Amino acid sequence: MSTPQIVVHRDKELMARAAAARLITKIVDAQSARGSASVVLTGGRNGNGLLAALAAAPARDAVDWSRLDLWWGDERFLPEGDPERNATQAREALLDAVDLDPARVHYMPAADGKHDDADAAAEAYAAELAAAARPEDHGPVPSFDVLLLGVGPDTHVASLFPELPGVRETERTVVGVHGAPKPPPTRVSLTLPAIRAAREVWLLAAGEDKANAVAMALSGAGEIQAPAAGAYGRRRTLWLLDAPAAAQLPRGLYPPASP
Ligand SMILES: O=C1O[C@H](COP(=O)(O)O)[C@@H](O)[C@H](O)[C@H]1O
Repeated sequence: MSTPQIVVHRDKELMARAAAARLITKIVDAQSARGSASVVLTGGRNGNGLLAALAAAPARDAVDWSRLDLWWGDERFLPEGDPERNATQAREALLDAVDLDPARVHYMPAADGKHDDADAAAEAYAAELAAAARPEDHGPVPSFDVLLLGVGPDTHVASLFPELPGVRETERTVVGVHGAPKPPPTRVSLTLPAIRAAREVWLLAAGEDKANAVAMALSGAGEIQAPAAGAYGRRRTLWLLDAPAAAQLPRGLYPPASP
């Protein structure tokens, strides 16, 4: 478990641009060290904001997109191409504009009849993760270089919501989620054990509606009540915030935002 490190930016636009720059560097470094890089994407406003900032960054050309593995932390269980699917939104924000290797883009299954329910979809995705894990990963999921998570106003991350069964899962790496309080109610999500297999976990939160969630998760709340509190990386856990989202954090927990 790594101790959370907090970085606060002036506003959400700057936060997105800074996170995109950070991600480009991380991918380039991983590709240079190991030949390829792996990133787990998140949905939501901040995740999509980061992807849009990455699409607009001139330095994006430093990435070899064909040597990047993309996975998802969660998905809304909807038909393929549905505008509310995290995958559809990620494609619009960035993925359709870069030369990815389709074999390395690991979409979570859609509600398309092939997987008749979210539990079957979760099992299929867990099998795909297990097939990609190597002996040096020492577990059933790859050691992702960076796993991105948007933090919801209720402290949910991926589709792990407070008190729902998904956040209590200790064995499976992917679960079907039913009755999510945020629409759509049926989803597929990585579990906390799968999230914690990542080398680095980056949590993104911007806006005053996230301030209470951020303060709760970083002030000792339990992961069942505040799932974001249980999301950490093996080497690094980075909270990337804007000033409004950091407003309720105890003073002294982080250096001031740059003006
Ligand atoms: O529904 C979801 O919400 C969270 C947070 O989204 P935000 O818009 O409040 O930032 C997101 O992380 C998750 O991937 C998504 O499915």
